Amino acid sequence: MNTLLELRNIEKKYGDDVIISKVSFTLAKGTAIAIIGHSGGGKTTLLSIMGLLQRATSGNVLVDAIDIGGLDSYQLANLRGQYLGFVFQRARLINSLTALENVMAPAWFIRRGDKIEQQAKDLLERFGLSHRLDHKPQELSLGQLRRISLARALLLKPPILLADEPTNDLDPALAKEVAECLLTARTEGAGVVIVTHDLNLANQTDQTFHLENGTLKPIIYDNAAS
Ligand SMILES: Nc1ncnc2c1ncn2[C@@H]1O[C@H](COP(=O)(O)OP(=O)(O)OP(=O)(O)O)[C@@H](O)[C@H]1O
Repeated sequence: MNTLLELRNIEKKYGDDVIISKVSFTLAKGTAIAIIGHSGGGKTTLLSIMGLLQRATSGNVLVDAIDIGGLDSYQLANLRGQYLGFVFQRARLINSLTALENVMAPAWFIRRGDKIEQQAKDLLERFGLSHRLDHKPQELSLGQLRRISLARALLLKPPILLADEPTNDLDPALAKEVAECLLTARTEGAGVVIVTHDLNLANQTDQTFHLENGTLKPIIYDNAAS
């Protein structure tokens, strides 16, 4: 089965406001896609539906061919843990834990050991944070929080990676490093969805979509030529 994630005719309303309208989409293993669109257009909403963080008003979401429609919140949480890694716009770290502990926290529920700790340290070093392992979130900058959030998402190598504006607040060198990490996950077989205003990053994905008036339209360009 090559499809990791499928949306069928997804609609999302907040009250009477239609934010997402009849969106269908598939994410295959080993592909990265970008979603661009104007601010307030519904990109984060769509990503949170893909990430099983909120339900659509109508339509179907399938993760690895499992229709989530009939699942309860416990089953949804299990599916999220098994399949999904997130890089949120706001890092959502645990304030009482250090940077290293935050990266390792999801692993505590699955497996423990020195290997995981070393891998977490390696990721933080790769993102230029080896001198901040013991710092708490309130002692870190936005860009640092973003990189910790990405390290946390990458540590367990989830099949599906969802990233919301992952290169915001980063200087060009770090933005490049973060982009490379996300795109390397693709070559390792993950499906990657990146919401971004960074057209340079979008251009490095396999397909860019424009979310406009609630619908997702593919942008036709030849990434191989760029
Ligand atoms: N829980 C909610 N209840 C009501 N309206 C909401 C809710 N969440 C988001 N919205 C509205 O839905 C619209 C889409 O929001 P969303 O955050 O998905 O947009 P976005 O494209 O990600 O924006 P940005 O690029 O600025 O992050 C906005 O008008 C927002 O105000």
